[in-house]
This record gives sequence, structure tokens and C-alpha cells, in this order.
Amino acid sequence: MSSAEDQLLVNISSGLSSSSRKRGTARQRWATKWRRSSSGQHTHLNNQGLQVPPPDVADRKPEKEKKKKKETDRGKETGRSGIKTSSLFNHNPDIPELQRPVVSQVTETIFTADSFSDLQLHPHLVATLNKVLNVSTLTSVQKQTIPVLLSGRDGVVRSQTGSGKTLSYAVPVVQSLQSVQPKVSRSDGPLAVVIVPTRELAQQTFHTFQKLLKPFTWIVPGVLMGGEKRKAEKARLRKGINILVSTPGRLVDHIKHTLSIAFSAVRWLILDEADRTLDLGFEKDLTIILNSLNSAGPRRQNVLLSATLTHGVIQLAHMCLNDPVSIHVSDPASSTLACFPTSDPSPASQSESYAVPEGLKQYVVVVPSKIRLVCLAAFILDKCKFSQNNKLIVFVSSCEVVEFLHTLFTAVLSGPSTNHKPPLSFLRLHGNMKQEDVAARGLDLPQVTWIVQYTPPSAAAEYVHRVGRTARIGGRGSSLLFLTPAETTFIEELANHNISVSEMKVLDILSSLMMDDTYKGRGKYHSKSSFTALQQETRERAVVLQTHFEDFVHSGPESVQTAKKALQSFLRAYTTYPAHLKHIFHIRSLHLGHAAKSFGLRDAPQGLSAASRAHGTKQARGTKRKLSSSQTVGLLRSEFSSGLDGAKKKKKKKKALSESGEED
Ligand SMILES: Nc1ncnc2c1ncn2[C@@H]1O[C@H](COP(=O)(O)OP(=O)(O)OP(=O)(O)O)[C@@H](O)[C@H]1O
Repeated sequence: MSSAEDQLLVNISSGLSSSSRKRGTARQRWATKWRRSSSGQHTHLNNQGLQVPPPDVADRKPEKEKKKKKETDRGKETGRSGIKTSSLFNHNPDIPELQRPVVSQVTETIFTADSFSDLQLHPHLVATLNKVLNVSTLTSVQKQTIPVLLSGRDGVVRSQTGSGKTLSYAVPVVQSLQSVQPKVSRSDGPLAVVIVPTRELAQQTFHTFQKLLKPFTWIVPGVLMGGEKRKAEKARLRKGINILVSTPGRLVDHIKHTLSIAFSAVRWLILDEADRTLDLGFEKDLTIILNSLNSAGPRRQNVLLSATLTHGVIQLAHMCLNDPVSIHVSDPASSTLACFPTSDPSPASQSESYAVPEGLKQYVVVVPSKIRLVCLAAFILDKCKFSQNNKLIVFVSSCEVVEFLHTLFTAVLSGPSTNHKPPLSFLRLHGNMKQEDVAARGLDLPQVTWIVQYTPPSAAAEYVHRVGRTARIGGRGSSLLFLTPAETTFIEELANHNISVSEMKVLDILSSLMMDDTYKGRGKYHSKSSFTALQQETRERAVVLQTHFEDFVHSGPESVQTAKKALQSFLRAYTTYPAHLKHIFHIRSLHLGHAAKSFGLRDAPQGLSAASRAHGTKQARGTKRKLSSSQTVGLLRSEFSSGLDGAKKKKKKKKALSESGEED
């Protein structure tokens, strides 16, 4: 949804230590107390998203007392620095009771009882799989796909993220090319073309082929991708590449400008992660590639792989596959011999069920805008400071937000290194980073335990890809989706694709702040305090943490500017949700002041309304009215012209990727 897809903020937890173990025990004590207290009392959520005694009890208080309490509460919402933090828990929208639609979640069994040695493969290939790649047991998708492709058929493969799709085509490609007589030589040029959406995947796939080809040294793999030197790639193409892995934009570039690229011998075409390729706006490039391949070459075997079969993917499959076998791993009825639909696919197929890894636990938390930042911070502290062995990936909507949160969290949450523990370490990853930086950080992110979607994805399919970064290849993992009260209908959108999420409560997340007295408020919490007192202390601590953030942001004009820029880019990205989700994610439903708070800004940016008048779209005008002229909207100027226009959006997205070097 944002200009640069997949912005990541990665937090790697500090390691094990005796003190963290002690904290773990304290944490358990605290959790037990919290649960005991909360279970013994009838509570409900107030309009600040927090549990309070039932209204009838509260209402019994005399008016005078209520007024006094209000004043005290206001006083308490003051950080320890003495700077008044504008109220965090007042005037928030009500958190609706979540209706959890009944969904039968589609899960796939990852591993089978079969092994690679059961297939009719070259013994050296089996040995390489076992010894170099350390794999011996077939995953379900590999068991179903490899025999189909070895039989010479085209295939359309839908299987969940992290299920081993790469080997399901790489093994048959290598098996078939090693048997070609006379032996393949560099001068044959590309015999297999593998198209993947991103540099990251291009590199990974290329490395997989490199390993598989160890015993077959006469077959040469190569990779072409945005961000690399074209001249060097041209030279490699001239020398000869037999298995060519490429991102779409860079391949089109070479088709247009490199004379030595010839497709006359191509016998395999693989479109991996086809859904992501289309999501990133590469359909035009794919058409150019297909036309170029079709105009030359012998009979070709075509394979399309995707974690989700969207309308666009089905259309693409119809364009480039020839009587394919359809392999849907999660659907036993449609297994290997099922036929691919021949009729023109209808948009209704977009409500397809998406499979997620079996070991994945999915959660959602509904958080009012103002509390979002402290809620994310409390969650990170909980998983990485007060628990052990966690690695988180946090998805946000833009490069600027990544930069902002990275700086803020490093400054406020890392904490000093102590004898017992290193400070928390935050890494960042986004499309505007220099390629060397990205490569230096390593693109493979193994053993990620939590995926946090701080900004909701722009499609259920994107949700599936994001959560698919954890619980890979039979492992375990969890995911947490942040939604504001106005966005909760997104849960239904996920349910339409058979995705089911369990609710976490804001206050439960914030309660982790009770583990660290750095955030102690003025309240006098002790182990015998009432549940309400515990809640009050938790709120106070959240306010203290918010004050730390606001103090940091307001420590100088530069940091204020960075926060404003991040807010602006967040708002801009918010306008780019697709039309069919606009009823859930509409800029009109955002409150600028509350959104500003989640960027550590004490006030909504001022003096921004004038510039918006020039913008004449109906939606833009509507937005302006709703957000109120004094608060917003000139800030959103550029996004009205881009975000509300689907065609332009795609171009923009692609351009941003191109600029970032992720693709070109
Ligand atoms: N049979 C196997 N046994 C053990 N590990 C495997 C097996 N096949 C693949 N893997 C490993 O599983 C991981 C995920 O594989 P791969 O990247 O091919 O999954 P994928 O389905 O393409 O995922 P995504 O759609 O998210 O890219 C890789 O690290 C790969 O080496």
C-alpha cells in the first residue's frame, strides 16, 4: 500500500541472561495477579479501551466526588518530567465488541512421510539436497509438484508461505537440465527463466540454484536485478547464463537494451510469487517478457507459483500456462490431478480461502490512535525485554515511519547496556536504504517469532505474505495486527478469506509496563492493591512512557520535523488503500490530533489547511470537511491526487521501488 512495499522495522531481542530470567519470574507473578484480579471482577471496556467497573457502580458516586476524581485523573496524566502530557486516555473512541466471524481456518500440513530419494532423481542431486541443503523429507507442495513437473506438464501451484515452493520447481528444473544431451553449455544461453518480484527473492533463489548445481558444474546459473550494475550483468549475459533468475523490471531492461540476450533455447518459465509480482504493478513487464519468450524458442514448460490465487493471478495463469495441472496443497479434493478452471475467472474468486502456517497464532488488538505508540512500545518491551528469545518484525506504512520509529525506539526503549543484558537492538529495513546497507544486514531473517502489523495491510493477501515471515517450514510463530476502533471491519475482510484472529486487549499489552519501574507513575501500587488501582497504575505508566516519547520528539526542531514528516507520510499512505477497502480505511475517519499523538507530537500540526483548497475531488473535499479545517489538510495535498487514483498509485509505487533499487 505504501510507496515502498514491505517496510520493516526489525527488533532483535537481547539474549538470555540471569536477570532476564529473574524478570521472567516476576513477570509470571505479575501476570498471575493480573489474571486473578481481572477474573474476580465484572469489568467492561470504557471508551478509552480500558476495563473499568460496571457503570452502575461508577454512577453511584456523588457528583462532587466524581468531579474531584476527574480533576485528580487529569493531574495524574502528567509525566514525571513535569511537562504536561495531553490526555492519553480521554476522548478516545469506544472500542467495539469484536464479532469474531465463524471461520474454518485453512491450514496445510507441511511435511510428508516421503523423501527426495523416493523420487526418480539423479543420485547426485539427492545427495546435494541431503548434504548441502540439509533437506531429506519432502514437504507437501514438493511431493505434489515435483512429479507433475518431471512428467513435462505445466503447473499452477498454490501453497502457503514458507512451505518450500522454491525447491518444488528448482529440483525438476535441475533434474531435467542435467539430463540434456549433448550436455548444456554456456553458449546455449538461458534454458530456464525464473521471474521473482524482488531483489531479495532473486538472490535467495539464485543461491538455491547455485547449491543444487554443485554436482552439475556445466550448468551456469545467474541473477539479474534492480540496483546492480547493468554493464556487469550484460557481460555475464554475453558469457552465457543457463538458469536465469531475474526481477521483471530488470529483465525488460535487458530485453530492450542488451543484444546478447536471446530466448531461443528457453524450455522452462517459472513465475514465482506471482501474486506479489502483480501486487507490485509488474503486469506490463510480464507481458513484455511473455511476448519476447513466445516469439522465439521451442516448446516450453511453464510454472506459476503463488501463496494466494487472486483474480489477477488466475488471469495471468490463463495467459501463460498450457493445460496446467492445478496443485492446491490445502485442498485435498483438488490435489494433483485437479483441473485448472478454464472459464474466465470472476472477481468473486478474490474471496478465495488463504492458507496460513499451522504453527501460526494470529492476534488482533483494537487500539485507539492516541494509544497506538505506547501500545506498540509496551508490546516490544514485553516480548524483547521481559521475555526471552524473541525476534519481531514490525510492518509500518512508509520509509519515513520506519526511520522515525527506529530513532525513537533506539533512543527511548533501548536502555543502557548493563552487566546482565545488552541493550535492545532495533534494526530497520526499507526501500529507500542503500542496497549495501540492506545486504549487509542479511536478508534471510530466520526464527522470527512475532510479526507485528502496526499498519494494516492493503489486502488480505498481503496480510498472508506478512505473517508468512514467521512459522516457516513447520515452525511456530505468532502475529499481531493493530487496528483502530474504526478499522475493525477489516476482521470481516480477513474472515472472507478464512483467516481468523483472536483478540488481545490493549490493557493486557500495556500491563507489561508494570515490569519496569522506569515508567513508574505517582500511584502507590503494591501487591495488595485492588484491580482498579492496578489499572490506574498501568495507565499512569503508559502516560509516563508517552511523555518520554514526546520529550524526545520535542527535544529540538529537527526531531519535531522528523515526526511531522513521518506523520505526513503515514497519512499519505493511508489514502492509498484500494477502493474496496475505503469503507474501512478512509482518511476521513482519522483524527489528526490523535494520529499526531502516535508520532509523539503534542499537537496536531498547524496551519496546514489552506493548501488543500486547490484540490477538487469529491473525496478530498469530504476529507477536508470531516477532519476540520483548523486541523488538517494541506498536509494531504499530494496524496489526494495520487492516493485516490488507482492507476497513478501503481505507477508511483513502481517508481518508488525503482528509485529504491528494489526493482527497476
Ligand atoms: N523439504 C524441506 N525440508 C526442510 N526444509 C526445507 C524443505 N524445503 C524447503 N525448505 C526450507 O524452507 C524454507 C522456506 O522455503 P521456500 O522459501 O522455498 O518457501 P516458499 O513456499 O517459497 O515461501 P514464500 O512463499 O514465503 O517465499 C527455506 O529455508 C528452505 O530451505
